[in-house]
Amino acid sequence: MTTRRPSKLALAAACTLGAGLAVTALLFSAVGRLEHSAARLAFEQRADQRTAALQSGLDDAVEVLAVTSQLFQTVAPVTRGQFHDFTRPLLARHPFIQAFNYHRMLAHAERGPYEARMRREFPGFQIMGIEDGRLAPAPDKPWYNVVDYLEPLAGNERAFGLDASYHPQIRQAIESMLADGRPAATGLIKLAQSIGNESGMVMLMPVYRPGMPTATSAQRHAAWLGDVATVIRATTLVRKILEGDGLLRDPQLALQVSVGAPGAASSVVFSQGDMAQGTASASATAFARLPGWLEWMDWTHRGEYRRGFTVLGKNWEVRLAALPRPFVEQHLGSLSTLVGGILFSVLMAAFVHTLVLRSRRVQMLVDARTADLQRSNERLNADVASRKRTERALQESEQRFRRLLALSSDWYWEQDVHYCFTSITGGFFDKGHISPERFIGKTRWDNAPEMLTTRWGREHIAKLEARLPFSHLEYAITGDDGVLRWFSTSGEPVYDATGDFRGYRGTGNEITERKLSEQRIQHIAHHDVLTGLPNRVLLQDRLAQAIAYANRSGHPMWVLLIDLDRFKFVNDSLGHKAGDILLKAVAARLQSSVRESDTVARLSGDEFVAILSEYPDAQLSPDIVQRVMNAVAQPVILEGKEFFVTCSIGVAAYDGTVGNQAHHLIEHADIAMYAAKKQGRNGFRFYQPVMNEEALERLRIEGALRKALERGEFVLHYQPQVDLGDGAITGAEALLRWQHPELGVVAPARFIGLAEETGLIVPIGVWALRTACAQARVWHDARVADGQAPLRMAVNLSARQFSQPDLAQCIADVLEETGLPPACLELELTESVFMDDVTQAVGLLHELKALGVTLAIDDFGTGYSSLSYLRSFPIDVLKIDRSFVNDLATDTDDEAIVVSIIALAHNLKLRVVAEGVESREQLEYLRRHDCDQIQGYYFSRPVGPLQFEQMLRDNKHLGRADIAAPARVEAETGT
Ligand SMILES: Nc1nc2c(ncn2[C@@H]2O[C@H](COP(=O)(O)O[C@H]3[C@@H](O)[C@H](n4cnc5c(=O)[nH]c(N)nc54)O[C@@H]3COP(=O)(O)O)[C@@H](O)[C@H]2O)c(=O)[nH]1
Repeated sequence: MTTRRPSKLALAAACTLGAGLAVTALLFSAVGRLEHSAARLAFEQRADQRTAALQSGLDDAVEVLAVTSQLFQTVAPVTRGQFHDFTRPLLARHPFIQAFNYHRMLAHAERGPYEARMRREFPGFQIMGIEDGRLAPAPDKPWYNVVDYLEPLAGNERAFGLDASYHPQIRQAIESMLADGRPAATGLIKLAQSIGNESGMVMLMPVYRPGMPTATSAQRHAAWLGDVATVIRATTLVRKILEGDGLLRDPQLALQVSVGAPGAASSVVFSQGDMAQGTASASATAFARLPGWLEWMDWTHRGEYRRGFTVLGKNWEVRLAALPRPFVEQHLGSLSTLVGGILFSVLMAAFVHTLVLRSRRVQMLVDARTADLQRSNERLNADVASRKRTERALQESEQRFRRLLALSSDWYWEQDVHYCFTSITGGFFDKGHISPERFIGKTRWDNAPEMLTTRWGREHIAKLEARLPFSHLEYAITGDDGVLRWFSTSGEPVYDATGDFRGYRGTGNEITERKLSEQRIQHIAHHDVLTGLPNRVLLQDRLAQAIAYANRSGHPMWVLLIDLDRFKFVNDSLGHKAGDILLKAVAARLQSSVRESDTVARLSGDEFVAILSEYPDAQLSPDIVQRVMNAVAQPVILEGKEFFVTCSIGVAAYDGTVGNQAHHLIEHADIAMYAAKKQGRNGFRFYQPVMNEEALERLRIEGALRKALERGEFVLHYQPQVDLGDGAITGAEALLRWQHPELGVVAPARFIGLAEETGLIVPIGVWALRTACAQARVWHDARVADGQAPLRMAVNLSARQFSQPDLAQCIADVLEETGLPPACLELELTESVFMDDVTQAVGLLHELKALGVTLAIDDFGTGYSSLSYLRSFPIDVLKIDRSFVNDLATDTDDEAIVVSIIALAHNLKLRVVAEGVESREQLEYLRRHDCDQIQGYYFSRPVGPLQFEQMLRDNKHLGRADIAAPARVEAETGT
């Protein structure tokens, strides 16, 4: 905090003021002295000027007199006219000359003649004299000095004919003139021609008789004829002289010119100004008595001047007195110096004072700043100490960081503004097997050029350009040892103190192990474990890519859905291992049958999908599909035996029209594949929209199927099973019928498969089981009451039902619910239900068997029949598939199969039921080969419960011919 000090006049300012005033005083004194000297000098100059002018003017007058005298010396006698002509220009040139005279010296004796002579020219002329101031005829005298020639006459008339010697001073001048031979003059005298008070003086020069000696006074007296006189008006003379030289008007001067006795009033010729004022005030000033060196202090600068000179023996005196002048005007310089000096001194003092104050303020500021600086310095020292501590901590931290870096798998890197590496520490080069020259001074993409072309690479570079931090950027580089390694790096932009971008820095580590694991996981996630083909997930991705390519290129693209025919048979009969070998072999063949750029994926089980794209150099054609089929159809060695497998292929073609059914391609291929299967397997079909109609119909059926149960649209028909021993009905197979309100009666073949796929078969199957058991209980009770043998009710169990965990419990519940003796229930299972997990299947079969029911293998021989497991299954019945029965008597193979199955069953103590018996021949063949029972249209189609009841009531039997020996049969037939 600064304190204000009272503002006193600073010592320096006081000194400045004092010095300034002192200098001012000196200057003032000097200038005053100069002024004084200048004034005195000017005054003296002016006095000298005037004196010189007067003296010169008087000398001129004398000179004129001399010139006039010279006329008389050279022209003798001079006539009046000559005199007139000679003096006229002189008068004009010297206006102070009152008159030029020629005084003729006359002896008294000559008076008379002279006057007479003159009267002839000037009537009444007589020599005049002045008596008591008046003109009067001159009294008689020994001689006369008569004014004979007078120029100009006008104004001087009174002097014409005057005896000039009447005036004592003129007489004295004549005497002097003749005495010493030089011109002479009078003092101031009253001139005869003067009208006022103006005095004049007369200058005289003698005129001698030519040829006479004039060396001595006597000689001059003897030769004297007269004299030339110049009558001068003294006052006019002085005024004209001064006027002519411009010296007359000077208000600062008082002037007095006198001739003769100095100081006498009568001798004053000219006076101007108040002479007394000048001299009186000079003696009245305070400085009047000052010593010479202090005269300058006489501010009035008044002075008096006297000069004297002599003309024609007469003493002239010029007196001048300086009149008082305005003080300021007289002392302008010194006063200016004084005022200026004082002002300057004051200003300088003020300036110095200001400087001193400013300097004090500056000093105070400097003090304050110094104090601030000291405080800042202390803080700075504290900061420096703190910073040193921080630096030490930083160094320790960095050392720890470096030790950690050395210990850890990470490294630290820095890049310049061009993203070129400037340093990489922490073992990157060792771990990556990369020489420093490859990285230092290079960008990351110099070593991983794919960054410039890939999306992730370009995005990373864009991030750098935007000065954004990045994390976990993963890229691969092949080391100097040829091994590809993966690295992960994170970084952030670096800025300097001014905020300028300086580059990037960050850390990195090697992630090859993790990356390989990820790749393995990724591969597993996207590939089928068994075949190594892309799985359903990757298939979707590849399909999207292929569609995008087709959209871009406009080229068509095909999706093939490949389903192996009878694969389940292989799997079931030869086991999973063989099935796996087959699937792997098929996968390899499929892959080798298409181009490398095409995709082959495993969709599920025995279903594969191939995506074939068309390229400009390779068009798609059905030959490719055939090639795929041929590849699959090649024999496979399974358990040492050649095995042939075929496939059915559905093809969905995409024409490259954007969005055109692209997302339905697999669906369409599936539909087409179904169509191919339907056509009889081992073939391919291209998807047609009409197939879609069929599929739609399936969808419609599915929808209706879901509601059929609750709407009570299902009914059961019953087909009798007849014993070939006695021809009696021993059982019935419950067969489901769907009475659709619009579609009419829908056969199971149209909806059982769909119900299986949708899972609806489970509730439907339970309903069928319960209904069949309830019906069987009714018939059972009636037959028991009638003393007849109990009737077996065969009910179909689908694979889906068989996989229900509560199947046994469900059946037990139904039996309990309906009250049907378990022995009256026969469950028909197809071989396929055992195939997925035989062990589990065996367990479940035992569970079911434990309920007391009988178990039958339906459709035996159609597919996966494996005789090996029959022994372990707790089954009771084998049902020969009707496809074998159908060709009996025409197909020796089927005959052999049927015989084998009957033999096998009997061998295993199993009952054999042949289904689909439509003819007597078939029946005969079966009976002949000891088939136990038959089921088929030959005896009865599946019928409603009422019709079946009627058959029971009618005790319908096979004819005796059907059960008797052929001979007997023929005989019976004939009856
Ligand atoms: N899980 C269930 N499956 C059932 C149920 N009801 C029937 N089905 C299965 O549906 C398939 C077709 O049955 P369906 O159309 O009823 O055909 C049966 C008979 O009508 C037919 N048959 C019988 N005798 C002959 C004959 O002489 N000629 C001939 N062309 N067909 C004949 O055979 C079918 C019975 O076969 P099977 O079951 O193998 O004994 C069929 O597979 C049924 O299993 C049900 O409720 N649940």
